[in-house]
Amino acid sequence: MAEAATHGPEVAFDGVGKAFGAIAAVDDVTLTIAAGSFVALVGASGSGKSTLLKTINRLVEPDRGTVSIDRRPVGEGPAFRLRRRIGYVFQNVGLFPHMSVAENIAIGLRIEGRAAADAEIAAALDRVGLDAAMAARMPDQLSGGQRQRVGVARALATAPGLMLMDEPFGALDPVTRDQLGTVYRALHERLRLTTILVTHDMAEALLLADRVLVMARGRIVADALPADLLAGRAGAEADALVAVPRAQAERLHALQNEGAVGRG
Ligand SMILES: Nc1ncnc2c1ncn2[C@@H]1O[C@H](COP(=O)(O)OP(=O)(O)OP(=O)(O)O)[C@@H](O)[C@H]1O
Repeated sequence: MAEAATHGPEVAFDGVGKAFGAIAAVDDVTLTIAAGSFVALVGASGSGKSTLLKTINRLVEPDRGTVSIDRRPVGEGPAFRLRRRIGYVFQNVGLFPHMSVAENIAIGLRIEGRAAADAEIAAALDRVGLDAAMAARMPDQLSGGQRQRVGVARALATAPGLMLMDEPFGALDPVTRDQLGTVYRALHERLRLTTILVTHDMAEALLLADRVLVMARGRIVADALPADLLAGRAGAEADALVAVPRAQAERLHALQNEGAVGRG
């Protein structure tokens, strides 16, 4: 579980398409995600975000096009070898219920034939803000937020470089969600990862990512910096998604001013 040694790879999509029957879930996506960047993938339900993400670790095999990691097609070689280099965290993270937290975190290393020392487990827990005493607990003895933290620790245990996160904080209360997002962003920096985060939450995307991709009908309809999105410079479809957090922020601000006037 070496720190700092990892450096996230570049990820590139070239003409990637995937249909399920008549539905074009992903429709001719071409783009490059720079090494070490934090990219959010947002869009309405059913727009193709999860399908696109899963073409990277081959949980979905595209019908057309190529996905490459550091310029090597992901289709080269066996999928299990590819997945060793990729951390994957999703909603309700799927910890093995019959294994302790420590065993869950060590599972990736065990598959590689390595044992994890207690100190390594403690360090993995510490990274995600959990006490070393959690190592002995079973998943059903954890809160939802703690389980997601363990899921992140497990995904990072093999020093993967690339992290794919599919609504990782989606089922959590807003405070825990915000905390965990901040904790994760710091880890992304410290471990110099490449992170691709699928989220419904535009505010989360704007606050965490360096670059936001908006999907609609299987296509990328906007590709922008958070500041450009907020300023309404990323087109109508992106603006419709930004309108919600922007209006909320404005209403909260107005409420705060009213309160200040009322008290004054
Ligand atoms: N295994 C599958 N079989 C059939 N259709 C699928 C399958 N996976 C996804 N789809 C369809 O492909 C489209 C894109 O789905 P996808 O899960 O990628 O969207 P999404 O943007 O991630 O949605 P959500 O935000 O609701 O998770 C949807 O119409 C979905 O119903």
